[in-house]
Amino acid sequence: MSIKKKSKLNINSRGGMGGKSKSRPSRASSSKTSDAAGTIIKVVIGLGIIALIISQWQTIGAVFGFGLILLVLGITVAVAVFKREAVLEFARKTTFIYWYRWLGAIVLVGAVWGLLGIMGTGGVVGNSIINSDTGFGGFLRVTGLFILALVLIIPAAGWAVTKWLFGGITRPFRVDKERPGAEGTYQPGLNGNRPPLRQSMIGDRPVLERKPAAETAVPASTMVQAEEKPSVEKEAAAKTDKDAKEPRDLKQVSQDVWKKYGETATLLTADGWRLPPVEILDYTPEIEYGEADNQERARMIEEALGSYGVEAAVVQINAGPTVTQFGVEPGWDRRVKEVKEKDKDGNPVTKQVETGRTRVKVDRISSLSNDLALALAAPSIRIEAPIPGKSLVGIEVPNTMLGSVSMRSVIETTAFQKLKAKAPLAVALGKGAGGEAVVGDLAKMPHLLIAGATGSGKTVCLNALICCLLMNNTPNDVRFIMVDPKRVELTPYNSMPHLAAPVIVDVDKAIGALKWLAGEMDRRYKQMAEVTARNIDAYNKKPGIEKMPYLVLVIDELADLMMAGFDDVEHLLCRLAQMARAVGIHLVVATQRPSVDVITGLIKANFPTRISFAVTSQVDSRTILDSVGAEKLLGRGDMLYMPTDAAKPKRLQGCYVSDQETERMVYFWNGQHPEANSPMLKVEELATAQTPGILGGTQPRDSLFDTAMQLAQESGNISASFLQRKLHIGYPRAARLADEVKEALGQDTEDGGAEVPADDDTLLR
Ligand SMILES: Nc1ncnc2c1ncn2[C@@H]1O[C@H](COP(=O)(O)OP(=O)(O)OP(=O)(O)O)[C@@H](O)[C@H]1O
Repeated sequence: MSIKKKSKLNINSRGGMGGKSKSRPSRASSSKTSDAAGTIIKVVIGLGIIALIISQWQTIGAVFGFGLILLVLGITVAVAVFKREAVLEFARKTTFIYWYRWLGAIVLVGAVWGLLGIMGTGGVVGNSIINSDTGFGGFLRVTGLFILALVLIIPAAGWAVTKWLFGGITRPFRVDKERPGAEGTYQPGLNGNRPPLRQSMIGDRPVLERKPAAETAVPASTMVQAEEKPSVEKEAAAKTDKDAKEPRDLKQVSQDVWKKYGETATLLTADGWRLPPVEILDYTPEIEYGEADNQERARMIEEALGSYGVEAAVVQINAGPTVTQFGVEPGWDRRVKEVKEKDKDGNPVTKQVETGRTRVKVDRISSLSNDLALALAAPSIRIEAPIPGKSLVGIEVPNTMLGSVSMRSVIETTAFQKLKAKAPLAVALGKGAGGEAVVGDLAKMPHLLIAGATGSGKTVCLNALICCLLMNNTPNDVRFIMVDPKRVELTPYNSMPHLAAPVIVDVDKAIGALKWLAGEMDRRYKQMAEVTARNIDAYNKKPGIEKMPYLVLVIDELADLMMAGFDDVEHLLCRLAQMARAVGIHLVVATQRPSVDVITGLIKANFPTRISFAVTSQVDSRTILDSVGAEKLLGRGDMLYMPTDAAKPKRLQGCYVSDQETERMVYFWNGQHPEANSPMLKVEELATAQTPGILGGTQPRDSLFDTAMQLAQESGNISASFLQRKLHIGYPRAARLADEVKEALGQDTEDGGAEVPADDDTLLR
């Protein structure tokens, strides 16, 4: 049954921007022949052109002269501009990205040849390199070529050696201005006179721990509070002029990152910031999967299904980074009856005649997931029945080698570039089961809930989202408020100009930040109402007003916040989630504990876009996605993404962003406009916002306040349990009301504040 159908097999394997279909082996041989013929034709044409150029060399030289070089350069630049993608692809596939090393090798050959020329054995070429001067002139030429080759082959070391050499020669004549502590010569940017990054400009923000100069980048995770160096140490440092042994600080590292990436950052924004170039992100080549392996697995799936009496054929293979999806077409359940006949020799034979057939039920395939996992020796298998938009059942089998998806590979796809052109909050999420890039617009999400067990990839996902926004937005476009109760995950961003406040590690301050955000939301609504703008985009387009940046709140562990103030946090999060989209406030909330006391019904209802990484149980998967499946994920960035408009979650391998990439990004932004680094929201504000506790300064009174006041006046006494009974409300609200009433009556709010609810089940109300 399957053999006939397998001829339809359509294999999508990863590459470039997504799954490109590859044809079946029968077609492959004919396409290989035509490919070879094409190559031969190209080679013949190329050789013909070269032969023509050589034969006409003198005429060409006479016509163009040295202008020929300009012509070739012009053509090369035009090809590079118009065929940028192809050139980049070619450069990546070959070692052409190291073109300077190849050039260095050619120069090195020239230098050695020149050396041979000095020794009289270099022939005509050697002689022409040294200009037939075997004396000092020839020696200088060869030395120059050697230095050039060194700089080209190992640029960093070559440059250091050259500097050291020339430094040695010029040192005796130099007036040493470079005292330690003096400003560097860092002048990137537009004006040419931008002040270098100074310690004081970072204000009260943490700066990087000092590290030896030998390291090119200092892990941002090792941030410590800025310390004033003891003056004795300063003097000692001043005495040594060996720059290489001096400790380096944020300024130095920022300069290095800027030198490497900043000067190539051509994208200049209207407000004078430069956006990071894509080269700031690492390029990781993707693993290619053996087709033969997948064909074998397809055969095993068909056999395993057949052995359980399920007729089905694998008609499509989509190879993704972590899993391969086998598209299975359900066969038929046939009804047969036995018919007795006589053969041509007159012997009775029994034949089976088909009397009717029905399609194999999808559930029969889904129920065999464990048996299929056994047959394929796979740790777990997820079955998507049906694949959205196709009449196939998807069987997702983990690859033997788990690949990872670099953020750069998603950012460079057309899908992301198109989205970025119209959506400033475009984010790269990862690659789907067929290797296709999956991207999203945070503004449309408009809030994102991320859950997953420990080590499943939540923080990496948060980092990827943040870095993606940092790639395309200046601090005037997007500001972040980051809450990191674990203190180590988001603190590397602490010195970023995009932060509205330093990373909040204290849960009480985090609640204060939520209150501040709610207030900011109201303020923004008022501002918009004044100019009759319906949303942030319309507002920012109005002439003559100060642009409003988007505000993104990132919470790394919601469970910690919920423990600190369940009612407040739930209420504030829901209020923000319901109303903040139009004013450009978006929430990205992650949690390790996908239980109903953290992801409550209300929170779930207000966060329509969700991502689930691997979780431990089906219950957790249901809590996050309202469906099972997340318990079968493989961890390390393997995720189910549930966008607002999809009925079912989609499986992706999330983008991976390394710590080094994050550091580079932070340093890149640190290297610009440090003077503009003025937080909109001060830590002190957050601290004071939470100190009054539940009755925070601007908190409106409870709607039952008047009733409670009346009850208090009637009964002459007020307590939380009394209000609970009378008003049929939960304990936290009753306690809050009691406090409000006591405060209004001028009583001490502490007495009776610790009352225990009369009845446990009232807590649930
Ligand atoms: N998209 C990814 N691609 C490849 N590897 C990943 C990816 N995401 C995470 N990992 C790997 O998984 C490890 C754990 O990831 P991460 O720290 O994000 O987990 P977590 O869910 O935040 O855990 P915790 O809740 O304990 O902090 C990472 O160090 C990394 O090696």
